[in-house]
Amino acid sequence: METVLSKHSPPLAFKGVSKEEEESLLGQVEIWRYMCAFTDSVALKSIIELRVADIIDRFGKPLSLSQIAANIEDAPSPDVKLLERLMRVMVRRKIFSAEKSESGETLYGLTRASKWILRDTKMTLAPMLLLENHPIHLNPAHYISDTVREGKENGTPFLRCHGHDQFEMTGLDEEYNRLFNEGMVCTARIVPRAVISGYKDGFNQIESLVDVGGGIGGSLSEIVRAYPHIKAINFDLPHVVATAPPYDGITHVGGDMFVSVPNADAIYMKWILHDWSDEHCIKILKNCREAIPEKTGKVIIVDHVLQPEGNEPFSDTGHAFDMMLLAHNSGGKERTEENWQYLFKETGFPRYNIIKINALPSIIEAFPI
Ligand SMILES: Nc1ncnc2c1ncn2[C@@H]1O[C@H](CSCC[C@H]([NH3+])C(=O)O)[C@@H](O)[C@H]1O
Repeated sequence: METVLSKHSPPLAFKGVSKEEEESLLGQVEIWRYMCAFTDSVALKSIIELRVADIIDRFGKPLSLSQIAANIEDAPSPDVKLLERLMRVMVRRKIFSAEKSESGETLYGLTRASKWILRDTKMTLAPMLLLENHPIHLNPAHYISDTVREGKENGTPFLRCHGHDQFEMTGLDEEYNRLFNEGMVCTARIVPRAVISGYKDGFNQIESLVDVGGGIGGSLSEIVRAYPHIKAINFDLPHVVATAPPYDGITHVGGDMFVSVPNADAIYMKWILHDWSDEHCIKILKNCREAIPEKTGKVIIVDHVLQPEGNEPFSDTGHAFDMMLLAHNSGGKERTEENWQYLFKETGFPRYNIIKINALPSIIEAFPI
């Protein structure tokens, strides 16, 4: 009798092969899957550029291909056949739903995933996806093996690829700077919400807070909105704060965290230390320790705590971030708890807490006593 496959059946085993051959074939399947993994990412990028999710969202109901195509901006003669193939793979990945209308036409609707790639909304990952797929951001990955062979002393993959470090590049290429900052701003909206709800009393006692490497102030603006009593400083490189919009309760300060950071009751650092080597982090953390009160101060780090065997919802993404850092930064890496302990021991933070929140990174509080 023929086996009937439901949507949830495990993949078909191979017919007429020995256990050994099956093992080998399954290995082949795995390599094909990883080899082609980039196609999902670029398909998503195209869907975001075409604003397909926004079009469906605007109509508030599932749409046919021709309705979607007719609403794509700057597309006088859209190729509906190509769009259909893109949508087919996106439906397979559950980025969109597909159902048949009474007339037999396929109608595409939003899913829980497509809501995160809307562009006309604040809670979106679309800018981050556009950044991750930009050639300036992506191409350094092709220099990883050279760097493994020759060592980072001869240049990071990013430097080998572009002739400049990443944060020099944001100063040199206006579009990359914009994409980078927009990518950070979008996660700066998503992550602080999880920080605020998962770190309930963490900000209560704080009168003044500096966001070190705060970009253009997105994270801090969310925190200050939830805790308006806080006097906040957004601290970043001068060319970054120069493009920051004004926010009530926030002063933008340009400077270099390797030289010094402004004084405050507490320091907030989201996705900073993972950009840097242990030596660099030690410098930053020492400057942070000098900037906060010895008895009551704390540093609130929002970063990954990598679990090599972790099987939590965001575990895999933590490892993917580690690969991106490997390509982009001279010493940037995601850190295990043991790696964090080492940094705190070297910089005079004898006590720390790891607080898991409903987000990709965790909160790591470090105290000077
Ligand atoms: N030497 C430096 N001093 C201050 N900020 C820096 C320095 N080098 C890099 N940065 C900033 O570090 C930030 C890292 S990206 C993280 C931005 C932000 N905390 C967020 O999570 O959204 C960028 O905004 C850089 O401009």
